[in-house]
Amino acid sequence: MQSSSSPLPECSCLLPPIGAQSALFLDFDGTLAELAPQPDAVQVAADLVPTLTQLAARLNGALAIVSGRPLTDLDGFLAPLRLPSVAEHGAQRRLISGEIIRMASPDLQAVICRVNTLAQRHPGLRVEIKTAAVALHYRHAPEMEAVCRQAMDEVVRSTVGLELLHGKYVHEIKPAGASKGTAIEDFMAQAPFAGRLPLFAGDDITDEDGFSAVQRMGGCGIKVGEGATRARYRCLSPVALRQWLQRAAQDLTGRTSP
Ligand SMILES: O=P(O)(O)OC[C@H]1O[C@H](O[C@H]2O[C@H](CO)[C@@H](O)[C@H](O)[C@H]2O)[C@H](O)[C@@H](O)[C@@H]1O
Repeated sequence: MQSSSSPLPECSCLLPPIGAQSALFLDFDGTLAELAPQPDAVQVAADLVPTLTQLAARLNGALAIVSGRPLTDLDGFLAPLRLPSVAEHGAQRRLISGEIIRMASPDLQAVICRVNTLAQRHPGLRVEIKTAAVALHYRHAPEMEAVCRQAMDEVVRSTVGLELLHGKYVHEIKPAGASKGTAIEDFMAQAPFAGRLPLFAGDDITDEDGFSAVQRMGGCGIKVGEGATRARYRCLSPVALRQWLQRAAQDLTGRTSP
């Protein structure tokens, strides 16, 4: 929880209701699924896909995943579901129709070369190359945080059209201007999201733009886990978040059943 010296207001641990007129935006890692030692070691809880399926139906499709992951990862973890999604921190957006809107992909060659060279020298580092972004993970070499940050910073400054993000034991390079907040705003301008009250749950600093966006639109941000946040609500863990989603799916189903 926040310390008393934090300038940010305390947020409530009582989660807001999910109603038939809500639009749900959900981050993946650390929010829907517990963090794992490696990106490909994430386990998806058995009840998650059935709950999301039921909720998406009850919200008339107004449920989207908002993630730093590539679309292929999200589809793999949530199979057979293929939800409207924000991928790679906003570099791609898949609409409910299945159409994918992609930001112009920057030239990542210099980035890839730099991070691969670093990772070859330090086996604790892990490089993740996506379609429009590159992540350098240092979870297993935390002492390398500053070295990784400096390398990523240098390459961003010498390449046009890139921006650096800092997540949980990861530095990521993505197209400049891509953000979860902007992507949520774009979804909220279109059916089936338009006119609904947006709720966004996320666990990381990279989700703060999304919290601000939904709260500007009269909705609520929900921070999962510890750490300072602009979100109005806090949920203690991914398990608690999944229980909140499951209860809402049951309540909405009861309300709409004949
Ligand atoms: O926006 P998200 O859905 O939260 O994705 C953010 C990044 O998540 C992944 O990395 C994080 O989760 C890994 C698995 O739990 C963990 O090992 C790593 O330390 C975390 O940083 C993913 O690998 C990245 O591509 C996402 O951008």
